[in-house]
Amino acid sequence: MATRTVIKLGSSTVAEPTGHPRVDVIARIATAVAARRAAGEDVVVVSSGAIAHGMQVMGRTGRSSVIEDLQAASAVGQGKLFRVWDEQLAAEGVRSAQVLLTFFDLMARTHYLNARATLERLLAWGVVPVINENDTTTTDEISFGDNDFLAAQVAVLVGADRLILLTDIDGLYTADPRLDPDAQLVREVHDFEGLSRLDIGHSTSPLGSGGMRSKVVAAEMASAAGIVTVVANGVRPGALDAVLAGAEEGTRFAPAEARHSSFKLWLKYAKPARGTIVVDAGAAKALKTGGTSLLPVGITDVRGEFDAGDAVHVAQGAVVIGKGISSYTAGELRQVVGLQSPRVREVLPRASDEAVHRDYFVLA
Ligand SMILES: Nc1ncnc2c1ncn2[C@@H]1O[C@H](COP(=O)(O)OP(=O)(O)O)[C@@H](O)[C@H]1O
Ligand SMILES: N[C@@H](CCC(=O)OP(=O)(O)O)C(=O)O
Repeated sequence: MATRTVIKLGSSTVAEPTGHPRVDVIARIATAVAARRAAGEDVVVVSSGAIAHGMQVMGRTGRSSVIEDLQAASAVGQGKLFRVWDEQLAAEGVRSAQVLLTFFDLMARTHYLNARATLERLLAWGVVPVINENDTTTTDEISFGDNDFLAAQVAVLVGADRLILLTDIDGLYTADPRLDPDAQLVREVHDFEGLSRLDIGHSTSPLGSGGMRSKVVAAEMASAAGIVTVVANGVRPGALDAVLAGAEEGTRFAPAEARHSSFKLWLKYAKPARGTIVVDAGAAKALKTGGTSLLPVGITDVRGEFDAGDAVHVAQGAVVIGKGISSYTAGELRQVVGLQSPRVREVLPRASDEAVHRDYFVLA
């Protein structure tokens, strides 16, 4: 029996193609959430749809790719969308709370702990958090990129044992059924590497943003944290109830045995690298087998432009061995390539000893 479930609804589940909230879908989810709460289960909802609804309110159709439009539309749509959630959950006797998170909230340790403590308190109060990304203040660099990632991060954050990603399709298919009529539904995934045989596209429903690809990556992150993920149809009545009852429905991604920290999962799967730090053989070995931090002395080249706080690939020659968060800008790092730490301090007195700290590094 699951004790804590995160249910994520994609834009195409929450909103009609016009951007209007699907009140019937939200009402059905609210009924299911109330039933789970009554059975003693904690439920967290992650709801997309703010941008889609905001665009509709503003009389704009189609999905703009202009970031200012998306952020402003989210600001218009979010409050109105949450109101629908609040009303539908209240009609089932369930209190709800709007929680808007940014990537920084989960990346900075103190914010992460605060977000976790707040969600724990809400759950202890019997309140259902309805979470979305705080789109108005995010930029490419500090965005989850997709609510599937956000939902997986939230599942890790609250220690969920189940993540349900509801979309407009029955689950993961061997190819995008919109493009390939012979595509078959995949019932169970144990081995993420085996998925490379499938045609899992970035193509989305008209309102979605990450496609099935981002759901699979989110499932892989959750799986690595020991959480079961089910991708199922959120529009078809009965599908969610079947998933909640543990019946065969949608695509189930089994949890992995070994667990990794949420931050490292996010870094590995979600954060795009903006440049590359090339290291010598000694540094590569230390990173691969010693779990050490990367110091400027082990660096031989810096490629691309990035800021401190950006993710970078770490490579030995042409082979990427891992990904980490750089403590330096690319320009600063170029000034200290190959230097011992005392020399680094002379050149850049305020810089940290580590170019990439071990806590912010994952092997490829
Ligand atoms: N192998 C696949 N199996 C299922 N769907 C796929 C696949 N490849 C691409 N897709 C597309 O992914 C879409 C769902 O992703 P998306 O629109 O981002 O959903 P949401 O808005 O629910 O997050 C489906 O409608 C489908 O067109
Ligand atoms: N925060 C955005 C979510 C965008 C997004 O990830 O959408 P989806 O791929 O449909 O889950 C919104 O509310 O519109």
